[in-house]
Amino acid sequence: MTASAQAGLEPVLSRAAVIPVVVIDKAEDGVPLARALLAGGLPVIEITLRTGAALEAIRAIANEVPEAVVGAGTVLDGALLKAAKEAGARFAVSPGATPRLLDAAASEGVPLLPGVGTASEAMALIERGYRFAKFFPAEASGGPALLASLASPLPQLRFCPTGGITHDNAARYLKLPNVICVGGSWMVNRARIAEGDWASIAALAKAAAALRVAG
Ligand SMILES: O=C[C@H](O)COP(=O)(O)O
Ligand SMILES: CC(=O)C(=O)O
Repeated sequence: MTASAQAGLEPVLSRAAVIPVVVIDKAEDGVPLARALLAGGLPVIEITLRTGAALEAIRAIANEVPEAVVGAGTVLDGALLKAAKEAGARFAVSPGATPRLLDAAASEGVPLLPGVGTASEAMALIERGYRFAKFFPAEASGGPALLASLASPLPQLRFCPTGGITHDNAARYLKLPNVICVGGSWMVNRARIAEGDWASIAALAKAAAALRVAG
């Protein structure tokens, strides 16, 4: 049982309809980006550990934008989980769920949202006491139809579908009983971040934040 691996995660996933999934090239963009997302109504932000700037951006957001809830994505192993926690990440996300990562998450003390794409993978998480999973890559793995099919046999697990979600298809996921939020990069386009186009990012965030209400 690894309930501690997800302690405190439910309020984070419930905060907003959408978690922006960010690839960041310059650490100094982290704080203005977080402020733009917050202004648009998206307080929960996943900074993927795919770039050299990511950990520093997480540290800066954690220190300078305390109203935001910053987490680390692309956490592939225990070392990255530890580094994310030390940088101030309040949650961690992974595209998959290896036994070694899950073992590390049981003791690291930062809640983990691991990825699954099939019923067997979901069952493996349930065996370890998990209640929340990322459904990744959502569109390529079967989309809302697959998730809807899992809701009846596996009601214990709720999902944050990510991968191929857009402003136009997000509502089809958000209306499912086993979806707690969705993740996506459509409001945090890499080029817009590089340009510092915070106004556009805030406007896209605002539209995304309204998705749950709009259904
Ligand atoms: O790698 C994918 C991220 O999790 C977000 O996916 P996306 O860019 O399709 O929204
Ligand atoms: C894709 C994904 O789940 C991640 O980068 O964390």
